[in-house]
Amino acid sequence: MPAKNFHVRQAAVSALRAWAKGHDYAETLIDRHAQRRMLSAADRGLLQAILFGVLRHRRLLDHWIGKLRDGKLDPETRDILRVGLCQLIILQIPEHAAVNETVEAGKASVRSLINAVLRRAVSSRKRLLEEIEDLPPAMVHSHPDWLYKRWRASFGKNAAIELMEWDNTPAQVFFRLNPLAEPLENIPGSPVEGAPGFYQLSGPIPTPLIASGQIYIQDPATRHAVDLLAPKPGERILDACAAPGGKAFLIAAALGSAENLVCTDSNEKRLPRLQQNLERLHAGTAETSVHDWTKPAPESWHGAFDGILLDVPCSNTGVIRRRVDVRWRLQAPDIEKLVNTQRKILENALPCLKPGGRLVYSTCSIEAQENLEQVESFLAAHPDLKLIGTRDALPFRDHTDGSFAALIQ
Ligand SMILES: C[S@@+](CC[C@H](N)C(=O)[O-])C[C@H]1O[C@@H](n2cnc3c(N)ncnc32)[C@H](O)[C@@H]1O
Repeated sequence: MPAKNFHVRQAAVSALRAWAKGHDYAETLIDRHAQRRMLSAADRGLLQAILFGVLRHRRLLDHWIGKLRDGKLDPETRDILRVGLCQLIILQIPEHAAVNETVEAGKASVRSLINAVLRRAVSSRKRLLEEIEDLPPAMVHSHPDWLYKRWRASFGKNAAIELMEWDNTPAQVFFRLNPLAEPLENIPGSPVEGAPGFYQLSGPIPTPLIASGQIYIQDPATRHAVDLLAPKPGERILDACAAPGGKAFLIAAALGSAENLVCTDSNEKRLPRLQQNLERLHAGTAETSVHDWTKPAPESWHGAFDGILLDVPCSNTGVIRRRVDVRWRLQAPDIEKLVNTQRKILENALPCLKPGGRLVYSTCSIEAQENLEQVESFLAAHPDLKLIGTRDALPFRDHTDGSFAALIQ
């Protein structure tokens, strides 16, 4: 008889095979494969733990596979072994479940090989863990060498290692009470110090409270950009890279509604979800428009806004613990390309400010090139602009997601 939970392992292997094609985010694949196999909530949780675990520790898992088996492996067998080793060594799932159910996820022709490697892993587990001390930090914490070297140069060795450890720690869930909804009697979490309105969730995700818009899931680091912009009722605000609308909602809450908010995004498909999010959160509807800000703004927007938020596309290096794909998808030259795109967005948005208006530039990156250096270079080209202030969050210092925001007037 097949082991009870082998379909979760099969789902993990199929999701990993699909991930390797490079088109989908890990979260999307979890949803799709959990639905396809009609997994229960508990099994979906296990699928997520395995998939995130494999993606977070991929480099170390491959090192262990190399220690436990000589010779080439086809990509599917390698993924099955990654799934097995992740359960045995990283997630510490009991051996009988981890081995038997993973073996059954493989085709008949590779089951004996998988069984042999996983049994060897069980007997060598202690030694494999002890040997970690002698491995280079980027391998121990499964990050690409270029990223580790970049962070070591920017923040020093200890901080770079702490950063990689942080990226491998499953993220806590935070939420914000919706100031536009009825106050809640029983708040399902504990307040976050220094971030009014934000709570750390205790217990399971309160789906009904999310569906009714009384709370919404958001990391405290996201508040910095909108705090700096400080939108006031009656002002007309542009959120230029707005989808899916997390910050658009914070702006609408500060304005009292989304009535005077214009939300644009270059990705047409993402705007309907933004509108749904605003409505669910009792903010009404914003004016939305598809616009690529690497191109000049329409004349009708020139001089039209009291405040502009540019929450630009970035490398996402501040949110790698949530976006497990990023470290493997991002390549060193991408940062330079992003910096160029961000600069074009800044230049094209600037004429849309009213005289004396405020512009906030923000990222969820921790790379100086995309943050302060970008802003300084922009200001150098526009001596009439003034940097009023910046806020940044670094995971190893602030214990939140990494982010950066600058207020320019
Ligand atoms: C960091 S996300 C924005 C997150 C959003 N502000 C929030 O809080 O939910 C960046 C957004 O910029 C959009 N984007 C990327 N390039 C763009 C461009 N050239 N012009 C306008 N939007 C762009 C992406 O589609 C994405 O939705």
